[in-house]
Amino acid sequence: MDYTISYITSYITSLTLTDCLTTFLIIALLYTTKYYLSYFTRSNPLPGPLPFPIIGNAYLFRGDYAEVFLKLQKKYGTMMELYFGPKRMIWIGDAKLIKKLNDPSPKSNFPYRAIGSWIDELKMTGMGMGLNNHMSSWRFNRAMLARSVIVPSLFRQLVSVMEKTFEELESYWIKLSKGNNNRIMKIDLADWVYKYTNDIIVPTVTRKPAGMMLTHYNNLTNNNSKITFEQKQAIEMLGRIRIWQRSIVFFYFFPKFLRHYVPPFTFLNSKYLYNINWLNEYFINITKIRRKEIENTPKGEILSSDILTSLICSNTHLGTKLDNVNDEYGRPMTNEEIMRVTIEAITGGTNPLGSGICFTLYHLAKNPQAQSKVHEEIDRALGKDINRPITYDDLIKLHYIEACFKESLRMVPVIPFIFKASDKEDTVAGFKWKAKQEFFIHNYYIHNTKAHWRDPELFIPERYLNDNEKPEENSHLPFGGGIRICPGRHLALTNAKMFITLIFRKYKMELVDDNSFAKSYDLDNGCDKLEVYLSPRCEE
Ligand code: HEM
Repeated sequence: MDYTISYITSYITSLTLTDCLTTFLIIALLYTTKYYLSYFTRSNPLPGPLPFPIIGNAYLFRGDYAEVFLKLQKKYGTMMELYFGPKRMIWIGDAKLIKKLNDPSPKSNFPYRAIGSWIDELKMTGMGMGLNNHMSSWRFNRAMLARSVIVPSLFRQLVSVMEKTFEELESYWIKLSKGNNNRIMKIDLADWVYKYTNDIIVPTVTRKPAGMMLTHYNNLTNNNSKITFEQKQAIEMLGRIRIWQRSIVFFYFFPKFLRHYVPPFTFLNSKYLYNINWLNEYFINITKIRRKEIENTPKGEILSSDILTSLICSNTHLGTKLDNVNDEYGRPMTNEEIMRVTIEAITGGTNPLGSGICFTLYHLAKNPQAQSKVHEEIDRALGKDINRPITYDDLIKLHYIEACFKESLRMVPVIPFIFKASDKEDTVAGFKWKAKQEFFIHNYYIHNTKAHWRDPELFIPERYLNDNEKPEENSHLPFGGGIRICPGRHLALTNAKMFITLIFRKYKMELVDDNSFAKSYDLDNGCDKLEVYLSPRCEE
């Protein structure tokens, strides 16, 4: 043994630089040959850019990824393949070919997300919904969240909180535009809308205040209005939720070896794990506190309708019981289960919602005719009194505004692609695939192709209102589809309709110039800039 080690050591030390380079080149050549041999003999070859060893097609992914994928799908056709490192992803851009992936029945073969063992490292195995492949706990969590987001009192509470929060938002805008004697305000809405949705979703889910808009105003004006400790914590939590989303991408793409042994990946790995622990502790803590508060609430007193309270009370004597379910689903949720579900609810209600609202405002600012129809609809439904409180029933009548939101999410879906996988071998789009093959439903492409939409480049909200022009099945997927369809879609729609109504009830909106709008892809399609002039409608 000693002899072998000393032989190897003396052999290595005797190597010249040329020997090392030659060895490296031989290994690289062998690896590349093996890589391309398996690439060119793969089953079901589809069009797509040539991948390189180790990096796959990563050399193409620059700038706004969503736009890159859109261009690639246009170039290679409705079925293409892309390599994310060594992983082969099948991208489908045809509504007719994704029927099986979007099967809404409980027997669907595609209820899974393609996730690796990294999910154990995050202590998220079998937790929450979005990344949960354990069907029993996924079903339970989903049913509990779904029930807590349809409570009518939640919507009533939401509508009134949104109205008050909008007043606060307007007060900052007015203060910022003082000295402007023609009363037209120039605002970058992208700056404010995300802060607004954050200030709404945090109390909707946790009953806690957030204070994002106030902090933003303080930063812009060097104002030092007091931010409470609770608000500071909520602001930190929101920042950490975004980091959490980033960490999922990191764990998804970088193998364990790199993350555990190769700097700077090791540093990021620890940073992200620390972040997840922070979030877990924060949510466990507020759940425990809220449980105590609920226990101490005098009998007969009505509890608030936030999602956290509903989740705590569900399947207890204080809440309702899930109907038609066996005992497995008839139990209350644990603190850990509530923690994950509330984190996911906040995630959906912050960035995706903010982006959905910004994109709709952008299209309305760009299309004056559609904006006039929004004004007319609001006046018809609410009358001319701009101070009368808006109710949830009012919102139900606003079909044109709803159509505008749908049409914006068609043109720019916030989540531009959705991934699905099966744990069984199955046939999809006419090809037989092995279990765990990852499929990307490319809704951004499906939403913008002539194969499914008349004049897809035009903003036409009317297409959702005409009986003879209903979207084809699986061609409008801003909230995904099948059994994993977004459980927060009604909440998102109510939020969006309310904000659009609040702003257009009082204002006319115009883009400042041709460069007023900018979007980018960062975990989702987001709005970076939306500069508009707002002028009061009462001056019409
Ligand atoms: C405009 C706003 C929103 C958009 C565009 C959006 C979009 C989506 C999409 C595309 C999916 C994937 C569905 C699929 O796999 O087929 C999803 C899943 C999900 N969304 Fe949303 N969402 C929004 C708002 C919300 C809100 C407000 C909540 C919270 C109440 C929420 C909670 C979730 C959850 C928990 C999942 C995972 C569902 C599962 O895997 O079973 N979303 N969302």
